[in-house]
Amino acid sequence: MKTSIAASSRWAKGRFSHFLPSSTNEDDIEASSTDESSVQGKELHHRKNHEEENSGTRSKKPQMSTSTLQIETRQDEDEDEDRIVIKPVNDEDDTSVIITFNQSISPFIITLTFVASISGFMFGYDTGYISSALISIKKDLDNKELTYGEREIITAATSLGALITSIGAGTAADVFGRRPCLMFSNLMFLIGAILQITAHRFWQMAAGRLVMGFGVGIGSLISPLFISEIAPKMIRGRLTVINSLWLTGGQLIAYGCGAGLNHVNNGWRILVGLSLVPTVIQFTFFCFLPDTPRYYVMKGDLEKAKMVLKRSYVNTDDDVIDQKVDELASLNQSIPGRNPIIKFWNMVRELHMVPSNFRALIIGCGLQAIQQFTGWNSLMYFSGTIFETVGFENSSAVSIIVSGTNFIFTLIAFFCIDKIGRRYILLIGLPGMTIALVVCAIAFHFLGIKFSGASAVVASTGFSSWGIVIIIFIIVYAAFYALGIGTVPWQQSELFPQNVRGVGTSFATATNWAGSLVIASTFLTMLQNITPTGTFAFFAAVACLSTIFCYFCYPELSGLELEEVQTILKDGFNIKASKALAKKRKRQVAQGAAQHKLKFEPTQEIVES
Ligand SMILES: O[C@H]1[C@H](O)[C@@H](O)[C@H](O)[C@@H](O)[C@H]1O
Repeated sequence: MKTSIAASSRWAKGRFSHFLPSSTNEDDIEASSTDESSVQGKELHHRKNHEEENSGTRSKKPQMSTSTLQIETRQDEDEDEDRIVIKPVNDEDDTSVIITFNQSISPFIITLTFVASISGFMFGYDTGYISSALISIKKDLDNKELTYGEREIITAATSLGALITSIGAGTAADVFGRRPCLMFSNLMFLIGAILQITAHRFWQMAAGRLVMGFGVGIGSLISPLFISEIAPKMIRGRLTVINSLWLTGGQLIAYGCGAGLNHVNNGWRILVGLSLVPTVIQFTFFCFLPDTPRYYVMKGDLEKAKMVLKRSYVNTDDDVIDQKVDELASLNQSIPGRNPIIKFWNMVRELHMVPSNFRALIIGCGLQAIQQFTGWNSLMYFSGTIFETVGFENSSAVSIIVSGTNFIFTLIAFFCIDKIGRRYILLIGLPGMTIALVVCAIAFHFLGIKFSGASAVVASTGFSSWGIVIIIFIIVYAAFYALGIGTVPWQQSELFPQNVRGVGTSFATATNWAGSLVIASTFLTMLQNITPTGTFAFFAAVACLSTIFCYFCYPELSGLELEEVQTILKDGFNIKASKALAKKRKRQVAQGAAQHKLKFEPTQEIVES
């Protein structure tokens, strides 16, 4: 097999549009929505050089290589022997690479990452505490036990709120800034928590959860975006997993507090009240911290952008900082539009009409949908209820073990996501989940649960061996989930090129919340109507089909340059080529690190044969 991929001229056009007079940009978008000819790519390259010579504006930038990329693989030879010729175009990461290899991560970046990822913590805590709260609310609302339907509404309200805000959060972040949006989310957390703490009626509780969801939706999108914008490229992936670690850590702490407050009168109100602590911390910190350099560049405030970069990369020359700002400024012009709405529309068009972008969208939304429809959050939200049903009295304590497993295996993913690779980690995780879910489905069958009204009746009382099998395999399922599909979808920003990243990640995040909403609002009804066996068998079937989806559609992206990802996705999902390329990149990084070759060397042309 021989795969040849010419660089997306469309993409190249986006990359280099800053070299063209701005008035032509909009026309270019119109004219070339589907035309991908390499001739055009060459033309652009030529035009770029011509402009560059004339303007001389980018003389400090490390030399750019050609815009034509080629990957060739030969199946008949050993994979290691595959011939790969790739000539990546340098992008904004040149300076990041120079910066990253020449100094350690600064306390300022650590502080920004820490403060931004508090949103991840709140995402986790607020979605996590509901499991125990549903158990301990008892008759505190409307003086009666909550029905299954009411439990679902209270739980799903947060997902609904998050879905609503996640759709617009990407654009709001571009218009108002990342920091103000995160501070606005703090306000939503505050109002939502107060509504819940003071609730004596079911509807007030549901409204409080909805408002809190507005905050969760904003935070879930902007926190990883904020981190990826301030993180040096070489550790961007890992810093993004830190957000997931906070998230799963937040869920674990929520379960821990829930277990502790289980038998305290109105303990659930304290549980909600505790969520105010991180909110207030994040808000206070953000009063003194800046926004991301990219946002300042978008607003034309280049001085502020330089100031943030200087604080982020303390030992870096002013020249390099200027160069970085220059690069960010040029990227910022790649999608035209006189106002945010036109710009948004153009981005949506670009996202759907450029084949590589559209494939990225399929993968991004696909993985987020898989994450939700394989059922994890039904355990997150209702594990208390499930474990009570199976016969465990202190069900919150069992839930801690499950969310603890989620946290520990996210930590393991943090260390091995780049080493094993995203694709392999998914192809290990999803089949593992399938098997665990099938065993749970069988165990539920033998446990013989029946639902009548708002409660579940189990054939045998107390602990039973089938109950124990269920707990063990739910833990196994949690481990495989956290390792792969729980973590990988949040790496979504690497799928999209800079110019459509905001909308692309917004759509993927909205898919996540739409899935979460469906699961939260139907899970208990599913248990009642198609039995726990049917419900778990359904999740197992989804996990099995998802394995097939990932096998055919998810290329290996570990270690690849952003523009290489675009190249891989240009004329198909190119799994084979991606695997070969990722392998080469890994080897190069290892060799480069061993020989200190990468010092002061940006990502210049790499040609292998
Ligand atoms: O990645 C996270 C994580 O896996 C959480 O445990 C889960 O509750 C979220 O829905 C998911 O997005």
